Amino acid sequence: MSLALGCVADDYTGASDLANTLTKAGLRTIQTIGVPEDDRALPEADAVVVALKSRSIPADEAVARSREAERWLRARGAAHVMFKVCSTFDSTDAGNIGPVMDALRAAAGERIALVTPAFPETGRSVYQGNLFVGSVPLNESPLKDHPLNPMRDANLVRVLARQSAGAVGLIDTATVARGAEAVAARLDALAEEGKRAAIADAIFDSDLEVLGRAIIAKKFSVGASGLGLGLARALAADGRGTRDAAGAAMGEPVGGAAACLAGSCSQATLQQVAAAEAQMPVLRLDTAALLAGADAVGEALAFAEARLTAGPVLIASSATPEAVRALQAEHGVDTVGHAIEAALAAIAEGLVARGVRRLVVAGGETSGAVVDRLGLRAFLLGPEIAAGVPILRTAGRPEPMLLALKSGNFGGPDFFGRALDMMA
Ligand SMILES: Nc1ncnc2c1ncn2[C@@H]1O[C@H](COP(=O)(O)OP(=O)(O)O)[C@@H](O)[C@H]1O
Ligand SMILES: O=C(O)[C@H](O)C(=O)COP(=O)(O)O
Repeated sequence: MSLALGCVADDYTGASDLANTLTKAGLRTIQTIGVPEDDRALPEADAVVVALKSRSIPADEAVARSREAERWLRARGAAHVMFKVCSTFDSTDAGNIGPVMDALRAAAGERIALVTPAFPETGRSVYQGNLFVGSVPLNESPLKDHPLNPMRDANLVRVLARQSAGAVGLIDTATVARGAEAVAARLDALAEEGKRAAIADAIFDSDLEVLGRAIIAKKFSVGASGLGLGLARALAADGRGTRDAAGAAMGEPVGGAAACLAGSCSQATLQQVAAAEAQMPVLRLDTAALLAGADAVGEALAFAEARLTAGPVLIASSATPEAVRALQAEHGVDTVGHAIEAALAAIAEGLVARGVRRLVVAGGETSGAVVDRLGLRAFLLGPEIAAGVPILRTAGRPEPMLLALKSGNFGGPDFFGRALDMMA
């Protein structure tokens, strides 16, 4: 395996989002869950996205796991490694974007890292270092209410500087408009000033193509799917990649029952769960009872078992910001988050034991807990359901499954029904 590009992602939905973008841009891409064993047989690929559940764990653990993934990718020929973070920069002042970036930049021997979460296809743009979600700054978007890492500052130069050991500069839109050489020159100038990272403005895909050309010869960068697009197009321009990569992995239908799980409390997922109620049986978990020790998993599996032969079901813990805050105030943010992730993972295991082979999961941390509980180790990329959300086919599982790991904020109101129709 001689990779054109290696990526380390800090959550599983973000990994599949990036893998989808790279595939559409012509790179045969595999998503692995964690770092594969050295003797693990993997299909030929131009790019590998190693998915870690490292966004909300202690920074030192995130650094160690990311370094292990980076070493694995370099050993398989990846000259450039991109650290994939959330397009809404999901993180806290404790990290983990800053600490992981610092470690991977140093390991790559680069003086400075270009950083941009811009992803125009889903309405994420960066202007003068400020991240916009659609037309509003990050701190005025629904991300201000995220259960684990509420985003309350849109200025990413400030946000990253609070997390990183190094100084952070800006590559503004005027520089990007002057092209790849101007960006590369600005990056070098910032490095000479002692900056160790640079937030780069990007509003359109064309800006990301400029950024990709400017840094593809470097060894390391930090971004979301938009930067992945820029890097992939730079590689394609150099003759790397495969023309018919998109959606090539679907293979034969997997059959079996279908189900949806929602742990995301994002505004998009709340709308999608509400819309699903007109399409399939929906169980809204009583999270207060769950935290109080009730057998929410058993009740959910009984609900599902009675209905799965007739069609798909949806089981959701998703709740409004007010309800989330009330539960967190009573039990603590981490206790609540981990308990609900664990419950949804146990429900997923029970659903598979009852014949589910097509599973849609909404939420990054939720997807991580579910995929880990199911012991899934790698995915091949199928067609895109919605921007940033592909169908994934398990690789290496005796009985293949199809999954869709939906980033909380992605997809339209009809997402669950659309996903199930495409996974039939
Ligand atoms: N009703 C709820 N109250 C509080 N926290 C919740 C609730 N439902 C889910 N959560 C937690 O909120 C977090 C959602 O994160 P995640 O799954 O990454 O979604 P997103 O993709 O929207 O960020 C998880 O830790 C999950 O366990
Ligand atoms: O928004 C993105 O870049 C990714 O899809 C992502 O990281 C989303 O994370 P989430 O926790 O699933 O919202």
